Amino acid sequence: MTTFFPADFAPAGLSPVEMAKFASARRASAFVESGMRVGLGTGSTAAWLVKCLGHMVRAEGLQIRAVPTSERTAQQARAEGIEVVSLQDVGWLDLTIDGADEFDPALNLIKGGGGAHLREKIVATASDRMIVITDPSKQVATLGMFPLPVEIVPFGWQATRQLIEESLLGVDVGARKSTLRMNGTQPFTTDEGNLIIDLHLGRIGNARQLSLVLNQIAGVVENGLFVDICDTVVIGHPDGRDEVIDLIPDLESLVDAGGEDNIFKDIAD
Ligand SMILES: O=C(CO)[C@H](O)[C@H](O)COP(=O)(O)O
Repeated sequence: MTTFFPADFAPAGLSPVEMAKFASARRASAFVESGMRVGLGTGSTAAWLVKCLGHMVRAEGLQIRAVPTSERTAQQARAEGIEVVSLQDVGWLDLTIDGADEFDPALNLIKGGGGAHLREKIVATASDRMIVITDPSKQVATLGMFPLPVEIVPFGWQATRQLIEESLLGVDVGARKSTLRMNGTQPFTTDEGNLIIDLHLGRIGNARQLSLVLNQIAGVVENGLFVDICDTVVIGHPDGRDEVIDLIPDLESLVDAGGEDNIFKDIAD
């Protein structure tokens, strides 16, 4: 069923980038079906998705159980009338839809601009499918222009930061500057009570290697690289168009192309 979103759903005068975010969220909401357990991302694009799903709950009777990735999103989802549950309650998720700060041609991501990448990664990896919703500005050839967030525990954070900086000497990156994320005059703290070090790298030559190196450091909780986690990206455009980039093989078209034997051979192997 195609959802009808009333004209005032996205108010006139919306900026081109907000219009693009709405277009991606609207398209992604069509992947959500009644009965699903859905992970809800964090950020301004994810907020559009929560708004769309709230409309579908009220106008169409969509029934989902949602696991939010931040207190912010949980609050918005409840206000929209969406049933909010914990990951423990549902155990596993059918689908997670979230924003991103950058995505590359392999659909690897940088996330955590909103400081929620720890819960976002837990929720996305506990899902059958992760869909990223985005405007075109997040598409890059190589990750790294957006500062890479690394969540660290407050205890001994200066030593952890020093170890992070030293670890960067052994990996292929463009630059090696780090900053402690601030909220005004105070260090920014995550929903888990941790700090964030932003790494200004310019270019990340090997995202998988960097992610492993960072997560081996004592004091590091999680970094914002999502490698091989995202399955689908939905790009919204300011004129309301959308495009879907999908890594999940379309079984029907593979079968049409005579690939059925190979698919089932791979599964059997
Ligand atoms: O990773 C995130 C929060 O931790 C966000 O998804 C990311 O920062 C994109 O945000 P926005 O949709 O506001 O551009």
